[in-house]
Amino acid sequence: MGTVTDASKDATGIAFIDKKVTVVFVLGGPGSGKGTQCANIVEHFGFTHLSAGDLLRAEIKSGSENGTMIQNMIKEGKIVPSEVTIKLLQKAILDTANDKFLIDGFPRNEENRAAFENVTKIEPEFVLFFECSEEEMERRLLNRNQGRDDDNIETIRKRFKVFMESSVPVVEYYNSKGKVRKIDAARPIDEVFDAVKGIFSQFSKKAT
Ligand SMILES: Nc1ncnc2c1ncn2[C@@H]1O[C@H](COP(=O)(O)OP(=O)(O)O)[C@@H](O)[C@H]1O
Ligand SMILES: Nc1ccn([C@@H]2O[C@H](COP(=O)(O)OP(=O)(O)O)[C@@H](O)[C@H]2O)c(=O)n1
Repeated sequence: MGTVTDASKDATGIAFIDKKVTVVFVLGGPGSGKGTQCANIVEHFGFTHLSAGDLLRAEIKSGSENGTMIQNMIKEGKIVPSEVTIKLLQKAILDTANDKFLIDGFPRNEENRAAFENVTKIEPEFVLFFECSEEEMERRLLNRNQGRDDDNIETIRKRFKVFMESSVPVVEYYNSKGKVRKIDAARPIDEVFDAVKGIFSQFSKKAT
């Protein structure tokens, strides 16, 4: 549970969130099924899904001054500087009436993690971690068919390398704090969600 009480604006001009929020970080390699399972969690447990990658892609489309830089980083599978991504996440949290957030694909490196903690003072409730082999993730990404610039074999290999070198240490950091809930994500979508449901049982089911 994170509480951000300073309602004044920070250095980026984004106001801090003056409300208690519950945040779950959703991590896993590219194509491990984070977005797919986040949609299920939203439907069943009433969370708001914030995908760092989706927010960055929307920023490119919006014609922002950072658009070209973000586009180049994504094409190369590199991690966009934290200040850009955190600003987008802060704004999304602020603009949403909900108090329960899934933050998907973030933090992806130590810089993301430390900067988010410093700026927002939010500690995740836990980290949902999808474990999957590179062989399976590669197969899924090449079949994703969303027209993404980075779903080609050359960029996919770069993303796997960045994941192993930069993102796995973040998972290890949270693991040492007892915060990681690991899921076998190589199984079919329904079976993965059965395991996810067990982990989210502490949250009340959304009224239908
Ligand atoms: N458990 C699964 N088994 C098979 N295919 C899956 C599974 N989960 C997701 N997919 C498919 O794999 C692709 C990548 O999933 P996605 O949720 O976009 O991954 P991520 O957000 O981790 O990159 C999508 O086309 C999705 O439909
Ligand atoms: N915290 C983040 C998340 C994504 N990204 C960028 O966005 C790309 C796509 O991330 P994503 O989470 O949408 O997709 P997957 O790589 O998980 O399939 C990454 O390879 C990075 O280039 C980033 O820079 N910082």
